[in-house]
Amino acid sequence: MAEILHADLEPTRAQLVESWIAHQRWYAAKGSQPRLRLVDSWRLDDPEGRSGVETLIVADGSGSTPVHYQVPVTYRDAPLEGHEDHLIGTTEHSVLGTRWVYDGVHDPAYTGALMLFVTGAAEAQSGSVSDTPDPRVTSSQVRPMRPVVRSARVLSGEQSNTSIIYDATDEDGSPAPVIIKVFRMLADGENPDVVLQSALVRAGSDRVPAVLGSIAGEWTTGDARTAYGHFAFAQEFLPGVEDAWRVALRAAEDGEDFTEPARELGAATAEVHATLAEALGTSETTPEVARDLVSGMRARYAAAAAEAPALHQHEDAVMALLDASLDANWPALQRIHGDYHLGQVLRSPERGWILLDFEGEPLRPLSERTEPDQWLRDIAGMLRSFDYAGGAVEHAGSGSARDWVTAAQQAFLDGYTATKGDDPRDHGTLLDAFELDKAMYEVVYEVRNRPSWVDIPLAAVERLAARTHDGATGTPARTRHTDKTEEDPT
Ligand SMILES: Nc1ncnc2c1ncn2[C@@H]1O[C@H](COP(=O)(O)OP(=O)(O)O)[C@@H](O)[C@H]1O
Ligand SMILES: O=P(O)(O)O[C@H]1O[C@H](CO)[C@@H](O[C@H]2O[C@H](CO)[C@@H](O)[C@H](O)[C@H]2O)[C@H](O)[C@H]1O
Repeated sequence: MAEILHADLEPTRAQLVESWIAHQRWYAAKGSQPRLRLVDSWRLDDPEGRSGVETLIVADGSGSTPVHYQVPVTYRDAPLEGHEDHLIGTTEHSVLGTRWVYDGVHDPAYTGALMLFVTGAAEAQSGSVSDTPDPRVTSSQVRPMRPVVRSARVLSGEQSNTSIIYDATDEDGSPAPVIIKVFRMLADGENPDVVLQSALVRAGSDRVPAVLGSIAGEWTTGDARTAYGHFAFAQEFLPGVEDAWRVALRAAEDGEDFTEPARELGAATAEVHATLAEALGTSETTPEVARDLVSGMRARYAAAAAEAPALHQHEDAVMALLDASLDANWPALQRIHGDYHLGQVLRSPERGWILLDFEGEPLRPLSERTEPDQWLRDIAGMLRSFDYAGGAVEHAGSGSARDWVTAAQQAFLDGYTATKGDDPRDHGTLLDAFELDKAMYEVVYEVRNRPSWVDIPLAAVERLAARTHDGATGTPARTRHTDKTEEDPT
């Protein structure tokens, strides 16, 4: 239990984090000057009893609406050796003197405390009252487990959140590595990554890693309201596996046939869609819902064209495709992955393709990401990802990868069809509309995060637009179309 001394800090916690947050990969408002307010906090007990461990919730007012971030920090009375890169800063505590404040995800005091909390062996403590639990923040367990942690490290790479990998053993001493994803941007509502993967595991699916548990809770938003959402998610970690992006990219670079793995990926995708439909239900896509989905696509086009004016030249084709999609035969709605691409899938030598990160597109509001959606969106996402692998190879100047891309895409669709019994190519107009929509999202994502890659989705828009102009929606190999518009060309 922690004693909390009511004292002054100079600089304050918000000031310290404000000067650090802009350089973090997960800070969304890149390029703008952060304006942080500390709106809430809760604590954990350091298992060693030496450091302060606090999760700060800060509201960033640099944009038009405040964005909330979770920032776990540790307070130490001396520098932590070897952790110079993870020091947020130092502050003068009016009672205790100088405090060294670290990015908690890199500090064993926080990572140890987090594991105890998520597995149900500890509880959250109040951020403002000594020795008092904070009942607003709780953990829940799917697979009861008490891992013994040997060490922890942060996963490096381009990520929207921060994942901590634990080298751990189970009660019998067998290796049982764990990954805890700490959600950075907080939103009011349940996180689809937790909800969907937990539902899949409870339904007996092994297409996702086993789930240990999650942490969720309420926080005050700073404007006299409260919000409720997930803070962290713990799963089995599959060590030594590569993600499908790396596997596919290598194959594309070497011009190696990728049709068999792509077919298996299609089958795994169909299996997950079927389990999600069974576990969480389906509903009819009414004409109103279809209109809303297409309006969303129009809005995405407008937003993308505002950031990449080159898109304006395709406006007629984009609008023609979206108009045609309104008359199509829309499949039922269900929960889907939502941001499906090769980087979200792992290749396990024992289990085959394993799907990850069901959070949906990070640039989309949570209220949209928790709604049932069209499974064709996931299919379109993966088709775009094969195109990205080809685009990355072409970027590197290794010649055209178009044949590789088409072969992988068709094999993926074949694998999906064989398992699902519903061929995405039978929804050619809709599939093109969802591909175009994904490419619009990618244009915005690339402009903001990797401007030198923006030509990959721009080229895809051009191809889809040319196809629409030619009146040939659906790739040449997408031969069977039962979309209403295509059955009746008059
Ligand atoms: N359970 C796991 N086992 C092995 N690797 C994982 C696991 N979960 C995530 N990873 C690795 O971490 C990366 C990022 O995970 P992801 O869930 O996509 O995080 P983010 O939401 O931050 O993008 C994945 O691409 C994968 O390489
Ligand atoms: O994995 P995240 O949830 O952070 O997804 C975001 O970043 C992805 C890039 O890391 C981005 O994916 C785009 O680039 C991929 C290659 O790096 C490619 O395979 C995807 O098809 C393409 O969309 C994703 O869109 C974004 O939401």
